[in-house]
Amino acid sequence: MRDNLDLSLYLVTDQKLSRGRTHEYIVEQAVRGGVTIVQLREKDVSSRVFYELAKSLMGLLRPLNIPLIINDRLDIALAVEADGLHIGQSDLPYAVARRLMGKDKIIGLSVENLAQAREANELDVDYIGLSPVFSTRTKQDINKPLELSGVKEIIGITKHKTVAIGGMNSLNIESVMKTGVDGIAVVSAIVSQENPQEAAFRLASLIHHEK
Ligand SMILES: Cc1ncc(COP(=O)(O)OP(=O)(O)O)c(N)n1
Ligand SMILES: Cc1nc(C(=O)O)sc1CCOP(=O)(O)O
Ligand SMILES: [Mg+2]
Repeated sequence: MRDNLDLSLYLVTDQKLSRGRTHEYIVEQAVRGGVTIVQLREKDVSSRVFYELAKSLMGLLRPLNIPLIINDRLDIALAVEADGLHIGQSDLPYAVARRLMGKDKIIGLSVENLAQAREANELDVDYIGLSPVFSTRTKQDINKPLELSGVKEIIGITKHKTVAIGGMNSLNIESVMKTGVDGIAVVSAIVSQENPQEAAFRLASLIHHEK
């Protein structure tokens, strides 16, 4: 658990959208632009490649004091002593993840509706990911978007920090921040932009304007 967790601008990686650039390049540029936390999410790579990427990003981010969260793969999170793990409703149960990660690590849980948000109130997760807020082409088989109304409902009952994910960009980020979320998680709005540093800077400025 972390008291000082800054979810303001949360970068989620996707090699397929990186236009041939390395993770290290995208992540370093994005952090320079104002990203406050990074999640390594790669669905189509081998365990060895995932591990090497995680190790390399740890080397980059630890000196900068930016937390690295590993998506889905508890084994990789443990292997590289990452700062945390993000799990969804179909991943490892939260209790198992917490037991193995330990009490000091960050654990985030995806929440797709009000009922799941109520259930999450019984858990000592560090944050919930509200997913998806809007439709997105980045991830297949997403649930029905929450839209702003669904986000507001969850904000009204949750005891946790919140990060909004799915279809977020510079045009809608202000309206999402106004719901009271603690931060915005993006893939394409940074990873696939020509200048990831500039893109992150623009998003971070909009977020801080609403905080
Ligand atoms: C910050 C954040 N929120 C939600 C998700 C989605 O997690 P999950 O539902 O487990 O889906 P996958 O990302 O594993 O496809 C996330 N990754 N990050
Ligand atoms: C990783 C992820 N999870 C989602 C969910 O709804 O659970 S949506 C998503 C991808 C978000 O990408 P973009 O910022 O490009 O829309
Ligand atoms: Mg998952």
